[in-house]
Amino acid sequence: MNVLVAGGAGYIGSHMCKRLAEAGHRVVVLDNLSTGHRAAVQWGELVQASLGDTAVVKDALKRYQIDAVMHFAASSLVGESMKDPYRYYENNVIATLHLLQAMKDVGIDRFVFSSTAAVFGEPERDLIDEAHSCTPINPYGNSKLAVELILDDAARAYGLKATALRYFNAAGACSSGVIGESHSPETHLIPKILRRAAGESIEVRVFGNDYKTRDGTCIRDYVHVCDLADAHLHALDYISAQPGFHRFNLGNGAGYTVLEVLNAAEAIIGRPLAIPYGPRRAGDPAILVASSEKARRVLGWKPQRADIRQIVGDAWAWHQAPAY
Ligand SMILES: NC(=O)c1ccc[n+]([C@@H]2O[C@H](COP(=O)([O-])OP(=O)(O)OC[C@H]3O[C@@H](n4cnc5c(N)ncnc54)[C@H](O)[C@@H]3O)[C@@H](O)[C@H]2O)c1
Ligand SMILES: O=c1ccn([C@@H]2O[C@H](COP(=O)(O)OP(=O)(O)O[C@H]3O[C@H](CO)[C@@H](O)[C@H](O)[C@H]3O)[C@@H](O)[C@H]2O)c(=O)[nH]1
Repeated sequence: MNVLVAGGAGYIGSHMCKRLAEAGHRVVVLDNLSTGHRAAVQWGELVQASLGDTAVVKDALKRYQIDAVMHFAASSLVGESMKDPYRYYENNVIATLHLLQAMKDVGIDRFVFSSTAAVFGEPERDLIDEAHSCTPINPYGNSKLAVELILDDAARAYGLKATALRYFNAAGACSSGVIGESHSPETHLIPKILRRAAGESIEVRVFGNDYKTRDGTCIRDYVHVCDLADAHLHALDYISAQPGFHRFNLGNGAGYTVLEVLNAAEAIIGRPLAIPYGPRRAGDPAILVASSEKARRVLGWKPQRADIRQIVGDAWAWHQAPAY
């Protein structure tokens, strides 16, 4: 297939491009490089434009005879979304609507969307499945849920074949070390720890050690970015055969505490990192773990890299000599 990867110069999108190319698909990246990297575009051409540049987007969809769109492009910092919600609705909802309209005008009907565990809000139970209520607690989660609602309507009205994949905590990097996670500022736990270990003067603290968990620190479901890419391939096959709008939660179904992640990093690096405790970060639920039973059963997805040591080890291979 010819697949347009919106946000393909970013962390998860670039891993998707690699996976698509390996699977024999032709990749075209649409990215405005606002948080992505030119050097991460190694599989297929880059169309440097924003989702809302409708003329350029339509031209690319037609010129490259695109069959399906995978949409990773977004603003995705929870704290920033609290301070500047308009920006989040603009970039995540309105820009996505422009992309969907361009696809409709050109006659493309397959769409795989990057959603997030943030659509659920405060978890009502430890294992979050697709039946869990969706009441986001920040504009970022609201903006992703808004797109899910649009996709549901579009599937009914226009016959869009779409899926929203709600990632839990994306982490790791492709084991070849040629692409990896590089955000500025970096807010995610694993890259922060590893950048500090690689010598950057970056302040890292364990956010809270008084949660009701096995060691007092928050539990998250870290899922390897290459396993996420695999899930997208399954989703693309699935929507090609099953019209409508489908939602899937993507995680390993098991969580690690912040201290367990830190211990894994210290074991891989081979020395203690002396990361101090700090106060809780506002808005962090104690435990967020996915039930991905539906993705396993319906899509046939089986994560291959669930062990935190592999996730952190692959990320470390990247952070020792990041190319960008
Ligand atoms: N990283 C995670 O743990 C995580 C978890 C859940 C969901 N997600 C979602 O996954 C997707 C990818 O996340 P990431 O960590 O790779 O982010 P990223 O910032 O690394 O990548 C996003 C890419 O989209 C591009 N982009 C942003 N707005 C654009 C626009 N209007 N037009 C064109 N390009 C634009 C950026 O330049 C960047 O290359 C996002 O939609 C995010 O919300 C990420
Ligand atoms: O310096 C740090 C950074 C993070 N943490 C903790 O580490 C865990 C993971 O935090 P982080 O890596 O920032 O990810 P999350 O805040 O859990 O958010 C990610 O995972 C969510 C789904 O679980 C997605 O919705 C978000 O888009 C994605 O950024 C949390 O318990 C944080 O409190 C620290 O203790 N110190």
